[in-house]
Amino acid sequence: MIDLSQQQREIIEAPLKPMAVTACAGSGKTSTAVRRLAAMRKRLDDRHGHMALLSFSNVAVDTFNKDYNALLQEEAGDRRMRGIEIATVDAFITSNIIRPHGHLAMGCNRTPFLVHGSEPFLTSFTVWDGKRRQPTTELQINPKEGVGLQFEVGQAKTVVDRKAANQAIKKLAQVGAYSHALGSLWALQVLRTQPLISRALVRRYPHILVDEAQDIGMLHQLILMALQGVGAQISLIGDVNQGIYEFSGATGAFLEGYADRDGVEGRMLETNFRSVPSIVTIANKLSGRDDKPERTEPETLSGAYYFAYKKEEKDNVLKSFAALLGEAGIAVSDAAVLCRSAKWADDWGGGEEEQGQGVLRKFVSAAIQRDKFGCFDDAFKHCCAGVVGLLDDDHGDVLSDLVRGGGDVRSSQMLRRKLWTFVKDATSGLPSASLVAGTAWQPTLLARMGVLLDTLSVDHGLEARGNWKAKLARRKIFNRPLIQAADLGGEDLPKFRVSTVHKVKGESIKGVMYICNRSHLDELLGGTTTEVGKIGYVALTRARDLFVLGVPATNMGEFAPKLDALGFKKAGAS
Ligand SMILES: Nc1ncnc2c1ncn2[C@@H]1O[C@H](COP(=O)(O)OP(=O)(O)OP(=O)(O)O)[C@@H](O)[C@H]1O
Repeated sequence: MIDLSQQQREIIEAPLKPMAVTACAGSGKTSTAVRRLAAMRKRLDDRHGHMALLSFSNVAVDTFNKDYNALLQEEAGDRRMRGIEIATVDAFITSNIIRPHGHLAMGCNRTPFLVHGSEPFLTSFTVWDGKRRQPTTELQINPKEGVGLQFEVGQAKTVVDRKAANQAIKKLAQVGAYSHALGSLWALQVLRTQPLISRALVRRYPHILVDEAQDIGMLHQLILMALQGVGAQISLIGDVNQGIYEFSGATGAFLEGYADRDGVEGRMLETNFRSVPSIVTIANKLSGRDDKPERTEPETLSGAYYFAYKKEEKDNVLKSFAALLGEAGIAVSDAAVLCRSAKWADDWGGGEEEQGQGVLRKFVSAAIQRDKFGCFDDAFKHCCAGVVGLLDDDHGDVLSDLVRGGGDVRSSQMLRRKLWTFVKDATSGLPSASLVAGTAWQPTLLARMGVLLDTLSVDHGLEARGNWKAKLARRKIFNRPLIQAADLGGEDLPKFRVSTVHKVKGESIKGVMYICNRSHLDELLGGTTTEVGKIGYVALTRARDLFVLGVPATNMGEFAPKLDALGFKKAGAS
C-alpha cells in the first residue's frame, strides 16, 4: 500500500465536481485516478449511476483494472464500489453509443460494425480526392475552427470536397460499416440529434474521468462536451508535455485550458515518484517545470548519460548499453531500447526485409509477430485480417467481430478459438517463420489454409472467395526464412526489448536507451514545444534509474556541450 502525497490525497478527496489535474511524469496518476474513482463512487448517492474512468490504451485500462481490483480487496464488502466502468475512450463510445444507437444516425438497419480497411468488400467504397479515388475508410476528420468538419485523405492530408466526402461516408454507413475516424463522427451525430439517448447516457454515467487527457482529439472533445451539455461532469487528468499524438489532432489544448472553464477546479501533481533526481532535473529543464523527485540517487551507477554510436555498428552499441546496465545492476530484461519510429525500432530489433504482398503479407506479419516477438495478440489480429481477406465479400463484418469478440457470441467464440489454435500451432497451423518462405513456408500455408477454410465453411457457413489461392500466390516471397536465425536466439548478443516511444507510454522502465538522429536530438534539446521534443521527453521520463542517449558519432561535437550543460554525463568518462 502506498503512502499518498498531500496533493494526491486532496485530489482523491475533493468534492464531486469537474476537475482538471495537470500532472508531471511519474506522478502516480494511475494510483490517484483509481482512488479518485473509488472515492467518487462512494459519494455518489444515485444507486444507478456509474463512474467511468476512461483512457486511451488497453494497457492503461488493464493497469487501472488491476489497481482497482487491488483496492476493492482492501475495501471488501462495499457494494457501492461495483458501479464503475473502466474502458478506453473508444470502447466506451463504441459500446454505449455507436453499437446500440449508431444505426439511428447512420441510416442502416443493423448493428454498426468497425472496418479495418482490408476487408475485400470495401473496394467499392471510395471517395474522389480531386485526382484519384481513395478508400472511404482512409478519410480523416479534422474539425477546424470557423470551417467546421474538414475531410482529409492520405499522407499529404489532401482536403476532400465536403459533398463528395459526405456521400461516400453515407454510402458506407448504409451498410452499417464505419472506420475508426468515422465512428467518432457518428457517435457525435447521435448525441447531437438524439436528446433522449444523451440524457439516458448521462443518467448512467453522471461522472466521467479521462486519464491521459492530453491525448483527447477534437472529435473526442466534442463528444465529451456534448455529454457535458446534458449534465455529465467531466474531469481530466494528464500531462501536456507527454502529448505525442499531435499528428492525429490531439494537441493537449483541451486539458491545458480546461481548468479555466467555469465550475472546473484545477489541481496539480508535482512529485515524480519514478525517476532518480538527476533524471528529474533534466526533465524539468526540458519541460520548464519544477517537479520534485521523491527518490534519492542509488549507490550504483544511475542518471542520464550519452554516448556516440554508428548505425553500422549496432551490435557494439547494444553491447555498450548492456555493459552500462551491468554497472547499474539492471537486468537486460528490465531495460528497453527506444526509437522514434516503427521503422527504426524494426531496424534496431533486427528488422527483416519485408516479404509478401496483400493478404499474404498479413500471414507473414502474423508469423513474424509470433516467432520473432512472441506477440500472440498481434499475430492473431494479422491472421484474422488475412483469413477475412480470403473470405467472400458477404463476410465483411467478421473481422470486427473476431477482433473485438462481438457478434453472435457463441459462434464467434468458437471461431475465435479455431483461429487461435491455427495461430498458436506452428506444426499444423500458421507455419513457422523460420521456414524458407518460397520453398516451404508459402506452400505449407497454402495447404493448411485449404483445410482451415473447409472447416470455416462447414462449421460457420463462412465461404472462401473463388480466387483465394491466387491471393496467397508467391508474390514478393523469397528463398530465405521470414526471420533470420539470429532472431531465434543463439547469438551472443543481449536480447533487448526494442520499441517505439509511443508503445511504452505510461510505463516505468529501469534502464532506457533512446537512439536519436540529429533532428530528434535537436528537438529533444529544444524542450517540449514540438511533438518530437515531447517524444524525447516521454523517452527520458520512462527511465527509473538509467537513461542513455544514443548520439550519432558524426554529431557528437555539436551536441556534447549542450548535453553536458543540461546535466547529461558522457558514458565512460570518469
Ligand atoms: N504516493 C506514492 N508514493 C510512492 N510511490 C508512488 C506514489 N504514487 C505513485 N507511486 C509510484 O510512482 C510510479 C509512477 O506512477 P505512475 O506510473 O502512475 O505515474 P504516471 O503519473 O502515470 O506517469 P507517466 O505519465 O509518466 O506515465 C509507480 O511506480 C507508482 O507505484
